[in-house]
Amino acid sequence: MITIDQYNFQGKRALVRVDFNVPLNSNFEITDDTRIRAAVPTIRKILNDGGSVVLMSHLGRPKGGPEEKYSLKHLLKPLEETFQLPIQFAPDCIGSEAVEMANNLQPGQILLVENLRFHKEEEQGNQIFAEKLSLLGEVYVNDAFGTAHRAHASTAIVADYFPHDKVCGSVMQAELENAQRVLSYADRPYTAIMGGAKISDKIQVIEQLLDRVDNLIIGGGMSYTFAKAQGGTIGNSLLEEDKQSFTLELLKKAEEKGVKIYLPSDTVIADAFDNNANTQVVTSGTIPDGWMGLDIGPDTIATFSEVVRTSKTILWNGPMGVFEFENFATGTKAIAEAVVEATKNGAYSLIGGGDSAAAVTQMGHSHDVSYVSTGGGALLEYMEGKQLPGVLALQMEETPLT
Ligand SMILES: Nc1ncnc2c1ncn2[C@@H]1O[C@H](COP(=O)(O)OP(=O)(O)OP(=O)(O)O)[C@@H](O)[C@H]1O
Ligand SMILES: O=C(O)[C@H](O)COP(=O)(O)O
Repeated sequence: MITIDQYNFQGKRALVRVDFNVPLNSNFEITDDTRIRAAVPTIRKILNDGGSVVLMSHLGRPKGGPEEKYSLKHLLKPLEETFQLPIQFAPDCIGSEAVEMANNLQPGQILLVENLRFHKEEEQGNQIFAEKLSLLGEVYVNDAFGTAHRAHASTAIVADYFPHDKVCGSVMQAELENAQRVLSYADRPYTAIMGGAKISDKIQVIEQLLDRVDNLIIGGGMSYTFAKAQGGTIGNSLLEEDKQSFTLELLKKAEEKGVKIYLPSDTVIADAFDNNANTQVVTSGTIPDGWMGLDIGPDTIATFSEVVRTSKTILWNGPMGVFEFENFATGTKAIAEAVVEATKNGAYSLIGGGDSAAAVTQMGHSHDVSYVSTGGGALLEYMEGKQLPGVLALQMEETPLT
């Protein structure tokens, strides 16, 4: 695989696949620019070498045609502020106008093209569409780790048109190196913290983790299905009815493999899904009707924090509660603080997943942990041991897989 430092972009027009799938508010303002900031080193390297840059990305999940709210033009101004440069915008990612604008780029200039997913062919991995995209550049750079688990035209297929000039961007490289750190050579004890809304999204990764970790902490919405399966009452808390038997099997497997599982012992419950709802703290599995669990309780925080603080490798995916509501962010904040403390004491900590990464960033801790991944699904699939199409496409035929 050719890394960004190994390639000289002087006089070259680079077609760069970035993951600018960033959250926007109703005024089309970016609410978390982590993915944009992450892509800066790759873009700067190309410009500093004397190359020009054509940026392509998806935003959201449009239905295969243009949708105003998913237009990449909303990112134009923030990008210009980031690079302190005027940036050109092509209203379609393929076609003669985009190709002409790309051909006219001078060294040091950037062109952003419209949302790739405004063409259904992008997600279909369509060859003809990929070929049209390939006309925009002389060298292909993939820096979109967050989308590397998709075999889409711009993330995988287009690479075929650049057999000798396909380059791994610096975000992609850093993500792979950091993921390897927990996949292949983790110091022990190794603790995985899984939270967030749904077990179903994370079943495979949780199963894989049982072969790797010493401790598995389960919090957030997914923990209530465990509590129910163990015979508890969970009121109106999140439940995945059909995943109850999985949770019991998982507990059995963990025991067989000698992995310690930590589930919440108490929980903060609310009488409505609202920041200002009435609250109580109850023992897990004793939630009355009409109430729902929205955060882990104080005893759980103490236990989880202690496990985290004494770990040497930490992988965290998914918040401990509905952290978007200030009154139910306590558990997530406490765990973030424990991860920071462990990191200060020499542990290696990798935070993955859009919401957990946002939680850590909002708390101002993004520099106090070892690495905050820009990937959600992509990181989880990599952790499951799957080959990511976006990474495979960058392999050169004659070099072994890294
Ligand atoms: N007890 C709970 N009840 C309801 N929702 C919860 C609860 N705990 C956490 N959540 C919600 O889970 C969501 C995050 O889950 P999610 O699985 O998407 O995590 P993530 O870190 O974004 O990972 P990924 O990006 O891989 O999906 C948040 O919106 C949060 O409010
Ligand atoms: O946000 C993400 O996880 C990536 O940008 C991929 O987006 P997708 O799940 O819509 O393919």
